[in-house]
Amino acid sequence: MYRVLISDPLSEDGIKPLLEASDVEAVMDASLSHEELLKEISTSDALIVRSQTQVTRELIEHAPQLKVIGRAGVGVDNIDLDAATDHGVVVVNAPDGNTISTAEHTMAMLMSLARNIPQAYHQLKQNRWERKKFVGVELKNKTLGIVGFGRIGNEVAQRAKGHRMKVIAFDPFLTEEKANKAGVQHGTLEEVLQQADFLTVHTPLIEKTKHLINKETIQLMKPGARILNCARGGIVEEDALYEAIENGKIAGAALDVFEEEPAIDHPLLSLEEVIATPHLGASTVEAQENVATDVSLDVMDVLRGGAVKHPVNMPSVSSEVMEQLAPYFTLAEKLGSFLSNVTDGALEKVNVYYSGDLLDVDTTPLTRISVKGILKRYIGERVNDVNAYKTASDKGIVINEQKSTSTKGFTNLVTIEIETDQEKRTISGTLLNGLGARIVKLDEYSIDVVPEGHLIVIHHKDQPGAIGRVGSLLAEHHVNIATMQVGRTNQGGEAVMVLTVDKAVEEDCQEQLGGVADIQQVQCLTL
Ligand SMILES: NC(=O)c1ccc[n+]([C@@H]2O[C@H](COP(=O)([O-])OP(=O)(O)OC[C@H]3O[C@@H](n4cnc5c(N)ncnc54)[C@H](O)[C@@H]3O)[C@@H](O)[C@H]2O)c1
Ligand SMILES: O=C(O)CC[C@@H](O)C(=O)O
Repeated sequence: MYRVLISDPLSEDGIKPLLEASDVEAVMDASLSHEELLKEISTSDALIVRSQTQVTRELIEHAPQLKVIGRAGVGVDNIDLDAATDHGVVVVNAPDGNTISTAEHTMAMLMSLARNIPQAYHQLKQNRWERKKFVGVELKNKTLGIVGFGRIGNEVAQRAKGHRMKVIAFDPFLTEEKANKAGVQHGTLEEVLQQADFLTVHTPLIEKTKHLINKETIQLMKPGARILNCARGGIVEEDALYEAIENGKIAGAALDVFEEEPAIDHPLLSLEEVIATPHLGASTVEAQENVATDVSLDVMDVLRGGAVKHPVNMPSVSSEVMEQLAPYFTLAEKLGSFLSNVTDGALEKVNVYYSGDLLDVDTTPLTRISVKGILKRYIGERVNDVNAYKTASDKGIVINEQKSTSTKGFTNLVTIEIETDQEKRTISGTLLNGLGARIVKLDEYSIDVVPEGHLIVIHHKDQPGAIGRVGSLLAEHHVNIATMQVGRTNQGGEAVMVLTVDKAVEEDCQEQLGGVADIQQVQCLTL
């Protein structure tokens, strides 16, 4: 049974898949104190939040069972992603479900800003019939500058065009061709700032976008321009905006988000030119239902070991690719684990080669799993698919992935090469049609070994009697041999024996094997 803690208010209709799942115990409480949250998270397998709960390193460190954090929405700036990755916790979000609601909210703010609707409404509610004071501007023929042309930016553009606005957009991923296709003008940040009558930001809040709209960039704008932020507080520097409105450079602003929320008694709210909503972009019945359903399904997929649709701290892989790769997962992990267990020295580099059926597939998830298999020898179960790459890079281990046309006669082949400060070792494996995973090569030796159970790898001289002596000694220790494979480079030269046995080999047995004539090295492992 998986325990899923939901610590922010979520649409109950939306999380139905979770509430109705027989393997899930859902705990919903949006009023937990910090201490209560620490207690609840300590026994939870999953946490689902919106934007209120601050998922800090402290919180993650109090959650030994935690496998996944789900964000019902887009922005993950309330989640410590590094801490989640360090602890192997998958973070998933629901990026699609609230796009339309937020784009529509931005349009509502744009029109309210142009026509002073909130201010006029407020006056009228005070029984004051003011008309002169609230003369607005038309949107038609005005230029809307969009910074951040992702899902929401694009939807806003399409709606603004419906109002016959001219749209100019800047986004590092926006090409001339994509802009043409979307029917907008492509500009640099400076051009967007210089041409906009209304400027709207739709970027995430990251280091590069923090205070992107500041005193200097506001200076580039037209006098009397207006600014909207329905993305994240902090993209527009609040002090600079306040000053620009006070000195008349900026005619008004519409804000749905603030650097610190809830924004109570905020200086910007004292300005008549500023209209605001309390982070309501995604607050529609439809959006809340969408994001709650999307995140519930992804969280359950992570818990049950399925493919994840919207991972934030892992690369996203399509379900078709996942389907193609899934049969190779065990092979990749076992090959990595086998090789690292027989390799001496401090790990420096891992090269993974794919060929045959794997030539044209995105094999990154397989490499990640191979690296997990390799690192398990050193850090045990703490390494998983999420933190494998980061753990390797934190330790200065270089990971390379390459495609190779050489199949060595197999329809598919995965080859892992490990370099340490002492040696370089290689292993190759394949999936045999209908027969499962096989190790087909260890260094220069061709073998045929099922990568599972208890294994003994013996390097020896290819001399008569060597195999018999190993068999007798194992029998003395009541170790039954299930399979035995011998590979050699040339008659009478170096050779390798790989045995699968029915129980783990004790240390004294391994030592005695090492002392047998013609035997050079004995390594025991369990996959
Ligand atoms: N107000 C709300 O309730 C609400 C609801 C949903 C989303 N959001 C926020 O809206 C924002 C946009 O969401 P989205 O779903 O469109 O995200 P998205 O990922 O689809 O789009 C963001 C775009 O910003 C661009 N970008 C990144 N850095 C940039 C930079 N320095 N300059 C220009 N562009 C840059 C990216 O390339 C991307 O195309 C996010 O911050 C999200 O958290 C707010
Ligand atoms: O949870 C919310 O209502 C806000 C969501 C929104 O800011 C987002 O980034 O998806």
